[in-house]
Amino acid sequence: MATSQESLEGGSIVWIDCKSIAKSIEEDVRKRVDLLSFTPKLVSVVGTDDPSTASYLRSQKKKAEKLGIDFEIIKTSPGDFLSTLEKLAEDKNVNGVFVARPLPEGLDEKRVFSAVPVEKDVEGVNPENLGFLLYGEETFPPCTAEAVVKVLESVTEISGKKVTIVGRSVTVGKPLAIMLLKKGRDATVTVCHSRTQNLGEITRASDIVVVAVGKAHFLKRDMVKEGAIVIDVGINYVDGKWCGDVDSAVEEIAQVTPVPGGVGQITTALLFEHVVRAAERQKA
Ligand SMILES: Nc1nc2c(c(=O)[nH]1)N[C@@H](CN(C=O)c1ccc(C(=O)N[C@@H](CCC(=O)O)C(=O)O)cc1)CN2
Repeated sequence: MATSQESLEGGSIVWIDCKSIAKSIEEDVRKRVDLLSFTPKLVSVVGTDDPSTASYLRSQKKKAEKLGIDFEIIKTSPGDFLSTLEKLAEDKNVNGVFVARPLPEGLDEKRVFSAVPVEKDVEGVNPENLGFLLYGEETFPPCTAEAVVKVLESVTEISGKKVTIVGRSVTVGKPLAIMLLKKGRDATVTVCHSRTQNLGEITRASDIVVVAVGKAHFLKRDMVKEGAIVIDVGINYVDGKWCGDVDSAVEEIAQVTPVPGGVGQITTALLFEHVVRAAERQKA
């Protein structure tokens, strides 16, 4: 599923059409919400004034209204963070809990994300949900990693492909590697990071490159082979606008996911698919 337009040099830029993927997920969510006898509820807990977090929460609010899902933001102090999560865990009217990053100073991610009950962990960051991935159990996979898998499944046969993931975060790089290794997907995966030697050599030898480093325009044209598929997971706020981790020149030789309008909107659509899935499982 790709769209294309003329590049400056007369070649054709092939962007991967993420909008249709996000749209179809949202249509499915809307239908499933309407089948429930109650309105599902997502609560997002935030502990900082980080601007990109605020932007993401605004996107969540808009999407929740569009999908008919109740949405609440709870701003809490570091001292009350865990007790807030404990209350939400017990609240039968809350189906999904999202914990915004970055966490306030001094809070341990493992401790905080473990306080989100597995059955309400709609972002898939509870260590138990992450551990299930090792067994091929993807009840609540991390949304961004799942979004990348959906994009790849829409544009190519993953089996046997050489995939390089640049970035080894707990919520994207590492779980995505496990998900692509799963039987039935069968990719050959390399995970690179800030200490990797000869990164360009590795990425140039790859059929698929996934970039999730949080550095604007990080992946350059000379780091990608002609005809590769490049998934840009980055979402960086630079000079008042969003841009990705992939330099625009890469579009001249590879199929690329755009930013904005790429993986990010599929990620959010999947967050809400997890909310309605959590609600369906909790009502049963
Ligand atoms: N627990 C989490 N906390 C935060 C996340 C996250 O994914 N999980 N994201 C960061 C900020 N961020 C990415 O680093 C981010 C900022 C803004 C958006 C956003 O507006 N997304 C739009 C779509 C954008 C696009 O089309 O690409 C949307 O969702 O509609 C997403 C992520 C903050 N904390």
